[in-house]
Amino acid sequence: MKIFSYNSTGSKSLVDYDHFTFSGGEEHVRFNTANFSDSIKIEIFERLTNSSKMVRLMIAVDALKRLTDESTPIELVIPYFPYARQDRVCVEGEALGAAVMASFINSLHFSKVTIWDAHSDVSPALINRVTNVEQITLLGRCEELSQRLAKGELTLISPDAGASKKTIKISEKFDGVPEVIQAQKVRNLKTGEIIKTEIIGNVKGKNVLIADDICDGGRTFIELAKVLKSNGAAEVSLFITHGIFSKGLDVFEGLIERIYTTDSFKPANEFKNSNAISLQIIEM
Ligand SMILES: O=P(O)(O)OC[C@H]1O[C@@H](O)[C@H](O)[C@@H]1O
Repeated sequence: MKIFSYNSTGSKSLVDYDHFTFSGGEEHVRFNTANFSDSIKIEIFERLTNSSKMVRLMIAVDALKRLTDESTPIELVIPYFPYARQDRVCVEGEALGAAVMASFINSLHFSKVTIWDAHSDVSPALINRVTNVEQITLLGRCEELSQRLAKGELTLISPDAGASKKTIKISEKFDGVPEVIQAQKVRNLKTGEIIKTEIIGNVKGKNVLIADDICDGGRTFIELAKVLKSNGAAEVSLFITHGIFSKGLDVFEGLIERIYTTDSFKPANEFKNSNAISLQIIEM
């Protein structure tokens, strides 16, 4: 978690603070009062990727509110919004994780919350005072990808219905130059297993770019890349905002040649490289 303090001249400084986890598992955070004497705004940046970080955030916000004037705005930047994929109750007996997480964030009363490339419209609708930085904006920060798309070197593949609107937006940003081909995946709602993947269009001899919000274990993209390759696609690239890659990159060997992602889920030095795949991390 990084904390920034803004002063009246508009300058921003990184605030140093003490934190540790007690041996019993409880979180501790302590700020130095002097760091906030001229603070007019506070910004918290966190990759909110596990439960301890959520508790640490709560504790930090409470400490900050006790230290600063009530009117001092506290803004939160959480590029990866956790539980966003649990945006509907698929099977009776499950929780609506996205709503649980949104009410946790709302309970901390931030003056602004920034997230990146929300999984669906559900999280932005549930979080108060939220700004969702769109995938197309993040893509614009990768010059190589932008140039390849502008030159029409890549055909865009939308991996499922959920990604369709966003993929069309990418094509429109480049004046409709990149062709868009829709893919469909069918999941077993109980197990999450992908039963079928198909593409609607011709990819023979084309260099394709699959664009999506999250790559977790990668099953979606492995199955899709198999179908693309067997339909004659030349080079397969993947552009993912939130690169979790919980099963590493080697699982894509022979199927995906290039991966582009941001550092929203983990910092660049925590990615494990694969010799067979070119990985480009768009650092924000
Ligand atoms: O197939 P893995 O990588 O596990 O999961 C990622 C996919 O699952 C969806 O929620 C994401 O939008 C993406 O399409």
